[in-house]
Amino acid sequence: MSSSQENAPLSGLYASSLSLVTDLYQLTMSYGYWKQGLQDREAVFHLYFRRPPFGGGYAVCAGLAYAADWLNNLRFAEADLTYLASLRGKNAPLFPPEFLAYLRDLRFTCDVDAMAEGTVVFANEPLLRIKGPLLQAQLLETALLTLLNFQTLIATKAARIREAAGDDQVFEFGLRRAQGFDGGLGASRAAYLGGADGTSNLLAGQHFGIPVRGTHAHSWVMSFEDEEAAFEAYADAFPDDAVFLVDTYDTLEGVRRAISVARRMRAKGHELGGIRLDSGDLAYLSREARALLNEAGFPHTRIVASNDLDENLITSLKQQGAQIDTWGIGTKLVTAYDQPALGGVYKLAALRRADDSGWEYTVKISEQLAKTSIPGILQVRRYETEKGQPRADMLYNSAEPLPENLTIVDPVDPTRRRPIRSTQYRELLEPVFRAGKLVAPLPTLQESRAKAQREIASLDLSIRRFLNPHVYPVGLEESLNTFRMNLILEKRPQRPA
Ligand SMILES: Nc1ncnc2c1ncn2[C@@H]1O[C@H](COP(=O)(O)OP(=O)(O)OP(=O)(O)O)[C@@H](O)[C@H]1O
Ligand SMILES: O=P(O)(O)OC[C@H]1O[C@H](OP(=O)(O)OP(=O)(O)O)[C@H](O)[C@@H]1O
Ligand SMILES: O=C(O)c1cccnc1
Repeated sequence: MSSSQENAPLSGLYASSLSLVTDLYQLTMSYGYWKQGLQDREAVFHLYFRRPPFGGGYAVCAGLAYAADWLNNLRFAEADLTYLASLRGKNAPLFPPEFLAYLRDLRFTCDVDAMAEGTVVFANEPLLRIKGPLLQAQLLETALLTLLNFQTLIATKAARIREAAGDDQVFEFGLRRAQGFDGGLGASRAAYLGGADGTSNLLAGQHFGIPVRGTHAHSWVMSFEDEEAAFEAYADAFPDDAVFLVDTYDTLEGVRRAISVARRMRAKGHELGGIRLDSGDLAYLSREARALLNEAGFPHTRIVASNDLDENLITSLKQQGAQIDTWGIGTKLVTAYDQPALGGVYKLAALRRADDSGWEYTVKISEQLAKTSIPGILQVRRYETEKGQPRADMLYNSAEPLPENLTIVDPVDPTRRRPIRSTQYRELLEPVFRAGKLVAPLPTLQESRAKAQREIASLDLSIRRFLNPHVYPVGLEESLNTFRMNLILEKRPQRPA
């Protein structure tokens, strides 16, 4: 598909052909559509999740820049086609040469509407809406899910860690524990978007302009005769940027040695930046370390803590009066340890009628209403107070007229309804691609990060809390709900009792 590098939001990180980052069935379905002459039938898909991750009340939308980069550079290269040509079924090649020739010439021509990165998003709301030829729109499913699921998951985890850390510094230290190079790079990006202040990951610094930060490892201390010599040597290399890891042998002894070196640094006109604690009782040790540093005249030397931390431990440590002002978070952030996948899905919601007389809406039925998809060409409207605090979100079919009096209906429990009184709202899905072309440059990562901070700050605390958060009201506009219910009744077999 077409390549327009000058517009690539991630400066062509995905510039080389990555059209095979998909599941085989996307290609077999594509061939099937092509064989039936259905490839150009217009279709609409939505990408959404059914439950916010980590038992939380919201998620932070992320991954659009990656998706846009991938879409912008999408094409089937000769090597991809050669590989596809090599695939065989039981009796014949899976894909005939005529279809591969079609793929060679295929150009991405879909419309994409999406929530901006950093938008706070709730269950059942499309993060992305794809409208375009059925074959293309289907083909995008796997890669879009891969990109948005992971980015949104990690950005949300980072937002929770940021919530727990308050105004403290948060650095992401997870590369070594990440799911491979690409997992590490993507996690650093999403963590920053969600609220981390920096990363130890240099590749993420280079690619995304994320501030890079770091201290030193235990091996540094272990490779010197003694701890004090190690600190001296580190201060010699970085007299104005040193943070000493003090727990290699005995943490409080380590703090005392750091202070001795800090005094000598000060005599030469330099200040010790901080110390890092990486084991033991971080509440107790940080309080003791703070007292030692303060008594010695180093009240501004920061205390960094690391060691399998997450938002719950940070909250607990703060409750225990920990004197930690910088948090280094690795494993639990970059692997989304307590919920390793978001579970976002990509569902067909509308097809252009064969006679071009309008839309035929589609629904995937499930035993549970929560898992039954939502038909239509959806838009998400966020109603807000005058101060910009979100009140309720309405999903509606943008292809049908809206009634004058609006009521939203809970998609999972249709007996729960709310009339809409507010007149102030934002439409969350914004045009990103039209006919396969980016409509405008996407926001920078820094802008998306700032947006996430603003959006989270505007949420009621009851939705932000970790334990049993309040469920933010998201409803289907009443006529959409009625339509969906009728469609379910029409499609579901009515078995006699
Ligand atoms: N005051 C505290 N309250 C709750 N959890 C804490 C506290 N201090 C540290 N932890 C956490 O407890 C977990 C285990 O820490 P622990 O000190 O037992 O192991 P460790 O420091 O990794 O072990 P070692 O001292 O052998 O390196 C870590 O996730 C750490 O962040
Ligand atoms: O605990 P995490 O949240 O995953 O944060 C990253 C961890 O990676 C480092 O440990 P490691 O033992 O790998 O190396 P070190 O010698 O530098 O401590 C660091 O000291 C942290 O403990
Ligand atoms: O710079 C650090 O302190 C650091 C980097 C990676 C992992 N853990 C710690």
